[in-house]
Amino acid sequence: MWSSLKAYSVPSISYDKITEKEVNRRVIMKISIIGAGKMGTAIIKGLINNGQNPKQILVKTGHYENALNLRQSLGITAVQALSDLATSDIYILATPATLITKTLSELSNINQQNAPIISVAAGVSFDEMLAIYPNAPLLRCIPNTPVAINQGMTSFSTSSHLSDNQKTLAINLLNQLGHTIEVPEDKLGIAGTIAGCSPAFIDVFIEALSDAAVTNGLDRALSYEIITEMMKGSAALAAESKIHPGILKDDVTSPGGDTIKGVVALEKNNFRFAVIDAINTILQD
Ligand SMILES: NC(=O)C1=CN([C@@H]2O[C@H](COP(=O)(O)OP(=O)(O)OC[C@H]3O[C@@H](n4cnc5c(N)ncnc54)[C@H](OP(=O)(O)O)[C@@H]3O)[C@@H](O)[C@H]2O)C=CC1
Ligand SMILES: O=C(O)[C@@H]1CCC=N1
Repeated sequence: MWSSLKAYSVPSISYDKITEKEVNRRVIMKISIIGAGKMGTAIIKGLINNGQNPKQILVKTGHYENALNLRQSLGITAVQALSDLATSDIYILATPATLITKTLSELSNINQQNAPIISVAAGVSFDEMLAIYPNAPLLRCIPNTPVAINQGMTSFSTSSHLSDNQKTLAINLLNQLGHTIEVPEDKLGIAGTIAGCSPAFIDVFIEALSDAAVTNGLDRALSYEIITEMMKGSAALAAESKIHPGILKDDVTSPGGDTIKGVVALEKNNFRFAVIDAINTILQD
């Protein structure tokens, strides 16, 4: 049986007073996650994989039973009310974007330690959030679902109200989840879309390749193994060699061979434009 929130207490600290060294040393923190659906849960899993004590992850969801289910499966501490998160060391907002300003408004009343706040909500700007919670120590980021296995790609921007220590603390947390890159806020939309949304496109691609494999008689599970290993290797080759993707493609297309026929068929079907159009369509919203 997990202990109740009241029975469990982690000492908290003021981030305005501690030194950078202390921030860096403080691996175990009391982390509050507000909203734990697909993204919030992926973050929780990544933190636990990295050695974070699950009991020190406090989770508030829209429906309490969902937080209780996570307590059952992951061992986190489920809370019923936002006010239960008053002495947190860091906050992660992972509710639907439409609820972010309402949540921040409530948080402005309970953030006793002026702890840093990470918002993962796509499309909710610093200006919108600071209008609700002036001077909030905010970091905006767009992670992606591979954070669940610490192989995420998270782009982030920081507000001017985040002190150096608060920034270090927040970035240290994100770094536990995979690769991070700081971008100006006006680039967060496109950087976040490329990394945050594209896992779904990759999954559609995996599924389509697998359907083609099965159509041609390959076992489904075997096809997934082959495809995902091929993708890991192709991504690693591009990342490690930094060779232009056009050249890597040319290395595969033997003259008069099979691959170029497939590339031509993809071009005939507007593969490149389909991808560009997908991203542009998201950003036009
Ligand atoms: N999914 C992804 O890959 C990515 C998502 N994001 C961002 O993450 C955020 C969440 O997206 P996603 O996880 O996909 O959505 P989900 O619908 O899966 O999760 C939403 C979560 O918010 C909770 N919630 C709803 N109302 C409240 C409330 N009043 N207080 C606390 N929690 C509440 C829900 O709880 P309950 O179900 O119990 O109601 C649920 O846990 C969005 O802002 C999105 O932009 C960013 C990058 C990638
Ligand atoms: O689909 C969405 O809106 C969120 C943001 C990035 C990935 N998922």
